[in-house]
Amino acid sequence: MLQLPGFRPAGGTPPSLKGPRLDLLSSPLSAPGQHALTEEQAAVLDAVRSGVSVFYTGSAGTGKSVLLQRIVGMLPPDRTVVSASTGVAACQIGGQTLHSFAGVGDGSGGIERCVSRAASRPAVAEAWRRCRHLVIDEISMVDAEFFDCLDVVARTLRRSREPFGGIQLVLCGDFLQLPPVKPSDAKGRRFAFESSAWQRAVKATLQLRQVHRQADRKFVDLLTHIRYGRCEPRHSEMLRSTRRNLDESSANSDKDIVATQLCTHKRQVEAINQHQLRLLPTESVNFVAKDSMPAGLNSLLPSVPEKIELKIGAQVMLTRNLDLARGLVNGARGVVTGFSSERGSGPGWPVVRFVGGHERIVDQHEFAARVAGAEMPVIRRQVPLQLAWAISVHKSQGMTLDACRLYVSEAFEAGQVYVALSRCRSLESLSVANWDASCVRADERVLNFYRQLRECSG
Ligand SMILES: Nc1ncnc2c1ncn2[C@@H]1O[C@H](COP(=O)(O)OP(=O)(O)OP(=O)(O)O)[C@@H](O)[C@H]1O
Repeated sequence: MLQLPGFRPAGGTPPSLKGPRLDLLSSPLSAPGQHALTEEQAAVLDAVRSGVSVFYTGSAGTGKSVLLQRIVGMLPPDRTVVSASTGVAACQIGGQTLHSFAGVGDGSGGIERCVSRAASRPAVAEAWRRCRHLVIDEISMVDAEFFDCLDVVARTLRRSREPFGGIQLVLCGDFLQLPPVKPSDAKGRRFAFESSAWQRAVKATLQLRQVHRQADRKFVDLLTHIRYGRCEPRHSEMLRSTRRNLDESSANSDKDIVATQLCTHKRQVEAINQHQLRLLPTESVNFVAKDSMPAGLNSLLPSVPEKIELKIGAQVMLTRNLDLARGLVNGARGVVTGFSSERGSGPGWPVVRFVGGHERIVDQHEFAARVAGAEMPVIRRQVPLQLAWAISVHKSQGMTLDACRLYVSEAFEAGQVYVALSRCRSLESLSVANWDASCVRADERVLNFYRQLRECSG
């Protein structure tokens, strides 16, 4: 593991990690149903405990999200804001989007406008003042301008000159995966690590090296090359040879559960899912969310639909962890086999048979979003399922999939092909259509950032 307390791209003095230790909740390295943390994961936990602002990174499947959940469980809930750059990621960690916490709208109009927007909303200002630990997942999708803006908002509202007004940051992500969505022009885009706030605030940078998602060394080697934007002829050969992988049967023994298609564009995803749903001869059953407030949850919980239409035979995917021991985790795929009769007079909750054969009723689940300054989170109750004939590469970031077909020849972002390829555990469980090595891209500045990380670690 690379441990770089006080890493500074331009050189600098590593500050000590021996700050005042925090009075944190207990943090067992493993509890029933949880993975035991590896040494390198435990070292990140220690860095967070020391009280300094931490950025930890690592390639796909190194357990960043698993670790983040452990970190969140360790921090005091009343003083901790758990956030992520996207709605999907926020939902996965039971947090809120960074934009919603910050209360600065879309961050447009310059820093002064952002500060006055946040300051004029008492609940937002109070949330900034109460916060001691700010967790940000998928940091690669936060742009530098917004990160600098948050720093000024924090310092102003907290009346402190310290970076982020003295808030401890816990930043998690992989800059070689998806970049910030805005600005859409890749040249005008700056990453969070390029901001001046990052240079001042982040005191410890740690890198996880042990990949848990894939065991096959050849596949891990291929993924490592693609992550750095390189695709050698032998890699193209390996990927082309997957073309017919899932033709004969599905990757699992259950013929009713077909491989998920990963597409680069949302319009392709919607078209495929709706087309496949319409083809099923069975009757539609709609699940309408129950919300704790009359309106506004669609924007607070964008990844939890207000209405989900299902049919017997529909391919679905879990959007929440239900049972780690049985592998029923976010991203687990299955097929709707019926609707239970346990729901009173209605058609009942969906019954889903998952890959591996386990069948269970999937009833509604609480999805919570925190609203800046509000005591209680807002709640949406909905079945934790989405249609899964196809999903977008952007939505798949963070998931582990057991089988997928990739349609990435129209990839338009650096890191997009890497995210798609790294969702599966093995080369045998994926099939790549029309492989074109020119769609593999990594951003030069990100490559440089990681090069410097490596050099700093000796
Ligand atoms: N300490 C561990 N021991 C065993 N398995 C682990 C451990 N940590 C993580 N895993 C497993 O590795 C897989 C990937 O974990 P996780 O999704 O947290 O990785 P990640 O780094 O967040 O990946 P991504 O960057 O793709 O989001 C999961 O199946 C998870 O259960």
